[in-house]
Amino acid sequence: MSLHADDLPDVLAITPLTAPPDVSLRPPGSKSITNRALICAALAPGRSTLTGVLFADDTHAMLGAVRALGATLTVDEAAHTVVVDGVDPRTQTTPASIDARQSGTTGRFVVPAAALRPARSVVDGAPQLRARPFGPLTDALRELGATVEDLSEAGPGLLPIAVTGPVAGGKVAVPGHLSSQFLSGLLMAGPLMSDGLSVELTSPLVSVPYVEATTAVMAAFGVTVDGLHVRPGAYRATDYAIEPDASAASYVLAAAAITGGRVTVEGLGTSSLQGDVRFADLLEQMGARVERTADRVTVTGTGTLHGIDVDMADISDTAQTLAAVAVFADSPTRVRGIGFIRKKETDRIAAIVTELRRAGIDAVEDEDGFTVNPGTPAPTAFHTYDDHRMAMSLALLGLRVPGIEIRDPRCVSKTYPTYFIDLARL
Ligand SMILES: O=C(O)C1=C[C@@H](OP(=O)(O)O)[C@@H](O)[C@H](O)C1
Ligand SMILES: C=C(OP(=O)(O)O)C(=O)O
Repeated sequence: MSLHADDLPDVLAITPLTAPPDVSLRPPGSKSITNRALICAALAPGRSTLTGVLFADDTHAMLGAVRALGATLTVDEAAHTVVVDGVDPRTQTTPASIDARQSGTTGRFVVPAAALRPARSVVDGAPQLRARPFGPLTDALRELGATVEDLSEAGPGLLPIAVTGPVAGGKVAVPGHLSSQFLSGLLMAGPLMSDGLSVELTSPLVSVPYVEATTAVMAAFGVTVDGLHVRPGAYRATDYAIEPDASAASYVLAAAAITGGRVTVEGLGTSSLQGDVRFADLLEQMGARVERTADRVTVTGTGTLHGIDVDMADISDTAQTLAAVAVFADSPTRVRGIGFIRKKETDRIAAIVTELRRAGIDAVEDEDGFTVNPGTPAPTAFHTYDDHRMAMSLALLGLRVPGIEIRDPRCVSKTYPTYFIDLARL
């Protein structure tokens, strides 16, 4: 049986490891960096070659989106490469229709980019994305001079919307506590706004490292962000190598910690653009041994894990991974600062607590996070809520205990279609 997401059964049984793993692997390309590089390359007149590209549902959504915005793409999935012939969006007058599927980054990055075009673009997504907030972005774009039509019957600030530019730019106030993606999306469109862009945050920013990644990718394409200000300018087409996905790496590194094995992740280390590479720091605090170089991280499980109390607002995509590790610690783990993950693919706080409890683990929901009291998971078929990170995190329990099954495992296709292939390599 192939373990690629496309071929998975409705319920996947996880086989416990018979010996601790000792492997080295390179996770697929970063979703976050792929989708930033695709936007910047699409807005840069001329040819950019992107290597190390992730091909998954979220990046297929972005490939479709940048094509609709006028870029010409030559895609080589086997070589993990996309050649992008970008265009100045301000010269594009063809109406566009964009399906962001389930991808928050695609939706939140493409709406401001579409607002640069003197044309009407309709942006929609799957029901899951239709339920996630877009209001701060549509408010900001109206303030900056775009025409935004709310098309959702469920109310304003939700997909689908239609946006018509060109957006002039200027100063705008944006909340930071719901998602950093509004800010990242606006910043990437900023240099092509005639008045440039100055953003002021009206509430504390979550997921800060993602904004740093945004400015780093913009810099690679020739645009400088100064504070939260971008001067009018232009992107420069360039060749860009995308690093592996640090959120994806969290699962295999966690596997080493909980099984007493050793896993090395290649292509990610202290020089990574992604905040989620810091997940290894948490494993270290819990008792695992961690070695790092500029582009490699090795985690070795020591057989002992202690609970920790941690604010994960900067690296919330790894909160569910940590919950799985916490099950095997010798004291409780409290995760804080992540109330905003209730508006991700699902309410991730409720979902992880519900599923751990289904397995007999004493997990408790807090407003801004959760507490996991360690225990031995009972044989359980876990529900995954169409959330790739529920499937990938809960599968880790099955590496240690028998009888763990993952329902609807195909949801890993959102960011990591080869996840169960990599897990089997352990
Ligand atoms: O900018 C990005 O690439 C992302 C930002 C984060 O979202 P929020 O800023 O909404 O927390 C993260 O959860 C998401 O997977 C990717
Ligand atoms: C929240 C996620 O993705 P996005 O917001 O890009 O849909 C994720 O990948 O966990």
